[in-house]
Amino acid sequence: MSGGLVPGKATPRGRFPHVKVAGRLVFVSGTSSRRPDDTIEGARVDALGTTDLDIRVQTRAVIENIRDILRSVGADLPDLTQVTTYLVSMNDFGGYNEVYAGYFDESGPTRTTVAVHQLPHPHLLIEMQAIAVLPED
Ligand SMILES: N/C(=C\C=C\C(=O)O)C(=O)O
Repeated sequence: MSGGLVPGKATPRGRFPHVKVAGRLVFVSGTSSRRPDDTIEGARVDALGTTDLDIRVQTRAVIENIRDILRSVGADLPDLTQVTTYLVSMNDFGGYNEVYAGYFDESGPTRTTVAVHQLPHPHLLIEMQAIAVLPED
């Protein structure tokens, strides 16, 4: 088995790896739009503390983070077979779906999307976990 922590990605907020490879299967831990410096792409807070959270920006950043994690083990987005998405609100489903469709279509991974009560930071709107199969050499 291989995988582990991927240099240059946000440090997990717990004792788990970004990615685990088991045989040809690649398991990606739940991933957000958090940057390596722990700021969140798609989350802005102004001087008065007003927050502006953007599901489109967050969705794109999550998928790009997953792409980087997959590439660290020799896979890429087209190798995904299954994606599970956690949204904090189904009101964000439309914006999430729009960005998602820029990356994947019906030939892409199977997908399940659910709404959850909370994610590990109040500015996170979305987290995705994924499974891929390593391409043939
Ligand atoms: N995958 C988990 C959290 C991810 C948070 C993040 O990427 O910001 C977990 O706690 O299981």
